[in-house]
Amino acid sequence: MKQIRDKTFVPFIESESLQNRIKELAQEVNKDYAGKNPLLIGVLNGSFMFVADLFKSIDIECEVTFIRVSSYQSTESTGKVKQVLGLKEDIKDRHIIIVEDIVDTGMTMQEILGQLASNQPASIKIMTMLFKPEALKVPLKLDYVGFEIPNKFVLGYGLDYDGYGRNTDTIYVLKES
Ligand SMILES: O=P(O)(O)OC[C@H]1O[C@H](OP(=O)(O)OP(=O)(O)O)[C@H](O)[C@@H]1O
Ligand SMILES: Nc1nc2[nH]cnc2c(=O)[nH]1
Repeated sequence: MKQIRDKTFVPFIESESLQNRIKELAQEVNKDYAGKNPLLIGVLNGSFMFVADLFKSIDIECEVTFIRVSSYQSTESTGKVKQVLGLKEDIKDRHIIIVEDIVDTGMTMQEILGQLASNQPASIKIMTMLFKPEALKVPLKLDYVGFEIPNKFVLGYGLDYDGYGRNTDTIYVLKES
């Protein structure tokens, strides 16, 4: 069990399963992108551990970079607006793989996809370590999924609760009371 602030979490996906699945995903990238010099774009903060482990098992020519997504309240009635920050690379005509730790409602990924697509890359695919199919609110095609999980709050291996709990090699799930 793991206590983070006021919440208790229990182990959900052990490190060995995670690492085995990450190696499989890397093999798929090695096969699908040989000779294509893909650019992996990790979405901070949550994806940093996943990207690091994935990248070590990719053995074709490729590059990696990171973006952030800022969330701020729109002055209009549209609610939250998300903006992609920090992309320095020219992605025109590049093969892009966006790498996330989790796709939940899909709103973050939809926004990233739209903003990156407007820069005319050769292709864009999405990889996520975790996917909650029951939580998805927007149409999204996910190309590489580590694990499909139920609609429950998870933590660890990069994923936080209130900024804490990212620093584990196991993924935990909120304990049901
Ligand atoms: O599919 P969605 O419902 O949009 O949720 C997914 C997003 O939520 C998490 O980020 P978060 O905003 O917690 O930021 P962090 O990565 O810095 O922890 C995660 O890393 C995704 O970016
Ligand atoms: N830590 C964490 N962040 C998320 N962001 C979207 N869904 C989740 C989740 O289940 N856990």
